Amino acid sequence: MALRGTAVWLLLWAVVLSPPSLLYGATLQLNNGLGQTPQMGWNSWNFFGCEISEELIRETADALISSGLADIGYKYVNIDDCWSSHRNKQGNLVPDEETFPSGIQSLADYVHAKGLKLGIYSDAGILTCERRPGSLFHEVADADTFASWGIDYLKYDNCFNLGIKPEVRYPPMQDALNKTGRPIFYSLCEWGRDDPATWASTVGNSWRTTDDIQDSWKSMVAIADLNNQWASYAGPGGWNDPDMLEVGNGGMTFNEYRSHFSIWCLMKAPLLVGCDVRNMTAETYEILSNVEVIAVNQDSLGVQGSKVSKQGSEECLEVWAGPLSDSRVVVALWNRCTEGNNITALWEDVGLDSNALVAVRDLWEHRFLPENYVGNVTMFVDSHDCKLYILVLDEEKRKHAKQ
Ligand SMILES: OC[C@H]1O[C@H](OC[C@H]2O[C@H](O[C@]3(CO)O[C@H](CO)[C@@H](O)[C@@H]3O)[C@H](O)[C@@H](O)[C@@H]2O)[C@H](O)[C@@H](O)[C@H]1O
Repeated sequence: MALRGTAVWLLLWAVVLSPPSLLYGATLQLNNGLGQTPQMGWNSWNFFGCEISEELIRETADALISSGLADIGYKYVNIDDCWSSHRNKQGNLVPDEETFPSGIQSLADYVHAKGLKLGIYSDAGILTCERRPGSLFHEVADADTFASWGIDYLKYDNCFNLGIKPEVRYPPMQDALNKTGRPIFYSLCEWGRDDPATWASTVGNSWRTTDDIQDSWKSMVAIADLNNQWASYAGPGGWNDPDMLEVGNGGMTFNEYRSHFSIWCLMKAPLLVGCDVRNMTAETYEILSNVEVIAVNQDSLGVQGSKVSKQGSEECLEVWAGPLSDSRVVVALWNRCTEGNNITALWEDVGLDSNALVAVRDLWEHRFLPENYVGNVTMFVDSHDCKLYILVLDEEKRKHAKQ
């Protein structure tokens, strides 16, 4: 009897002293093999919020195919918050019967038949931000449900989290997803609260570094700067996530959206379209479908580019740069000032030898500049616009490149 009492006390102490992730049995190892390049697709939240339905998801999948966006890499069709209503008697999540009457598995079948992938949303708290059931303490049941439906991607949010640290709440879902045996991209959305870049690469395939983006120049610029500080932590398998694209939602000009897309691609951010792809303007399509800019984002080297210099009296003329495969360098000349101006990229700032002779490919004009450059390149950039170039060192490579 005394022995049994001691054993009970020892067990209780072990429970009290163990980190909760160990109690959950998390392996702290990401082994899904996904995210070798940043994820590309569409997400319902930025434009539709809670106004979602199975028709919308099907029509969006159709539009991704018919527009050609799917062919150039936008494969994930991601349902955000508001798809679920409650847990059933067995404790499993139930899709909203009014908006998703056919269930999620039928949507997965639908998008898979088109060669696309289906993403879903839950929350590492007791409720989602829109007060649907959360997955905290239900990780295994919910991961099993998602896998049984054929889900390919989970965005995992941060509301109603009981004050438990993200480092404790996010690994159990990773472990549960791993155990399903289905490769499910794991997108952490803890809004950068606990500097996830420093710990999340062993947990998920991407991690939000900031609060939500808004469809405005001010928000987009602020978020780019916040995400920039974590550049060295990104790489194949795990990416900083400065939130989804606002391109096409109406709150910014063409130049501003072009800047947004250029910098997100240079920063190796997830490219999750956040507009209504069934009704895109030609301008929106032109930005989202620029395959040369997308190739920067999807480059096999997987290095996040960063801000390398600030110029002008207000320091709002910026150069961002990063290395690409085959010794190439991507350079953005980003004018954040209210007037057009010249911006100069110095070779020494972008990681090139100052004597290097360089061919310059303009990724928005789709042409090489007529001359080669040594030491620097200076270009006039309109207010709030962004030039995006690839610098090619080797003349031979240029001969083989697209003209
Ligand atoms: O419900 C789906 C969304 O859930 C997250 O966003 C939650 C809310 O985020 C914003 O609110 C605040 C303050 O601006 O930002 C923090 C998170 O970024 C949160 O603490 C604050 O409440 C938005 O203003 C609000 O509209 C969102 O509901 C998630 O980040 C989103 O991507 C959606 O998935």
